[in-house]
Amino acid sequence: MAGWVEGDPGGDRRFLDLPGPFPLERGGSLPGVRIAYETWGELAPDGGNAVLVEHALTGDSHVVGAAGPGHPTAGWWAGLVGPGAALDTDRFFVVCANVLGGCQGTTGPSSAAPDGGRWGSRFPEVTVGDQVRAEAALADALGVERWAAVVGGSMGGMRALEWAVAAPDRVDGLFFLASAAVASADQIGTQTTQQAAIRADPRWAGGDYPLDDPPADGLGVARRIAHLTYRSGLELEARFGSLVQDDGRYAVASYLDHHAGKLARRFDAGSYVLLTEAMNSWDVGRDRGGVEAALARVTARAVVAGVDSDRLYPPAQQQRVADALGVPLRLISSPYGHDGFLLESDAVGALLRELLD
Ligand SMILES: N[C@@H](CCO)C(=O)O
Repeated sequence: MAGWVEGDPGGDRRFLDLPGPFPLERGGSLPGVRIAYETWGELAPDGGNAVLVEHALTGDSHVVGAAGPGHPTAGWWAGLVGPGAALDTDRFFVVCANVLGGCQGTTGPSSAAPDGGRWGSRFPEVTVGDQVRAEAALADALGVERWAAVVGGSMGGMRALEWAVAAPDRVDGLFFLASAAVASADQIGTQTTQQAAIRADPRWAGGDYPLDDPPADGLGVARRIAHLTYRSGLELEARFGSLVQDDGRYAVASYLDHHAGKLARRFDAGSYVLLTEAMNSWDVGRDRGGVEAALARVTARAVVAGVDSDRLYPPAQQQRVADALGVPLRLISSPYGHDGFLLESDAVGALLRELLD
């Protein structure tokens, strides 16, 4: 299986270099952090029209636009950002940054360490709180004092919620989609199993593999496991049933093989382990007196939404957040399971417009 390569450093991305040390919640620090980000639209003179979009686990700063240099995939929320779109770039200044620990331009395990070698296993553990503090430095650099909205689904929803709790004076609107306030046993179980698959690949080499010979097989198994949690059993049954293809593979296995290969070509295994660990340790209530006490700090207008067929982030998890924030849970009806947050763009767009209009 071909190995992962980071996109060309060019493309539409820009970079912010934060001088170190950048202290980390779990101890230690990074000697400096590079943040890759993209923007669309113009910041208003009063700075009141900025919207931060938070990507999910294997996403990146490329919310909209074609694949190309610096972007291994086309925009993951195409149709939701642009002139006249829900995130109307004639009105809003839209920002999206690759997450701390990621592999599309922001500092992560595949980046060069100060000694010139790759960080690899030496990269320290990061939390969702650390990731949001890096984004706060980006907001400062962009001149954004307050976000009109912070918007995110899945892992992106965690960062959106952390923003609204950690910096309520900087977040006027919160869009929390298909996510949770604290990791569940089910999520930690599937994510640690995915990590085990990567670590079981002999190429993992304790996290210090050469980038041109990565543990692509282990990452592929991790993606197969993950992808099953991203889709609904009913959808898979309707699409594939027990069909065996001409090549002898079950159609569903062939579909998972395809997604495994695609991810292994576009994503770094070290980032995958690090980011799933940040999701495992996610608890908005840690050191804040619990989830409900933490959510009581939120002052933003909020839209809280979920997907009715999501078996990974079931609606009860969003209901807990909605109840704590005193807003109704908005359920998107979709056969696609968790991936409904990426695929149901009409329904997501309508809810975004509700928040922003
Ligand atoms: N398909 C999404 C699901 C995770 O929320 C991703 O790969 O990031």
